[in-house]
Amino acid sequence: MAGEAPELSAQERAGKAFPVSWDQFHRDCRALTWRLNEVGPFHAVIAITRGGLVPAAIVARELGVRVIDTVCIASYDHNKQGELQVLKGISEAAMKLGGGTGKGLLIVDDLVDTGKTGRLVREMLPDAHFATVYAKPMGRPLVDTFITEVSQDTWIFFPWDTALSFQPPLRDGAA
Ligand SMILES: O=P(O)(O)OC[C@H]1O[C@H](OP(=O)(O)OP(=O)(O)O)[C@H](O)[C@@H]1O
Ligand SMILES: Nc1nc2[nH]cnc2c(=O)[nH]1
Ligand SMILES: [Mg+2]
Repeated sequence: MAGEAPELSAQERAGKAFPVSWDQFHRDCRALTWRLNEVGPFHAVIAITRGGLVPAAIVARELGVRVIDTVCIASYDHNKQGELQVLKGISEAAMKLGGGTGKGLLIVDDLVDTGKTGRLVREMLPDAHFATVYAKPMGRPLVDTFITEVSQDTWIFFPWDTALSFQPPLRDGAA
């Protein structure tokens, strides 16, 4: 409607950008695994797709876990959070390994922000261990193990969502 301010996306509201390179992400996943190694062993890794797939692969490789399942959840459409939709639940085989409550299972995601996604998966597997690479304050209480906390007004840019691009020099007006 004319005169109405356009709704800001979660990314625009965040304000601060925190770009993460592949190298940095790999290092952070390895650091996460060092911590998880003290907590395990785990029967299986449950990746929250899609962002959890990359850290789940790295963590599973380091911990020697070969059973990996997914829980497929859609919430942010590009960068606006809508209703959570479970597109695929946890498999029967993984549920069995976790004794029905998730005991001995490791849930992995790239980050917690508001905590909505993590809360939903925790409800499915209340006894599982929940690990993320990054955590924002609102979602932090939901996570058992994480590596780096960033402020709530930060937007994390993952290497699979970004590409190298030219940046104009500061004196030419770049912010
Ligand atoms: O704590 P929350 O506020 O719920 O946000 C965290 C979730 O948001 C992102 O996923 P997204 O829904 O963007 O989907 P994707 O993993 O497929 O990119 C991220 O990977 C987490 O799963
Ligand atoms: N890429 C990305 N996705 C998100 N989903 C919720 N918060 C974030 C964030 O900071 N970065
Ligand atoms: Mg996700």
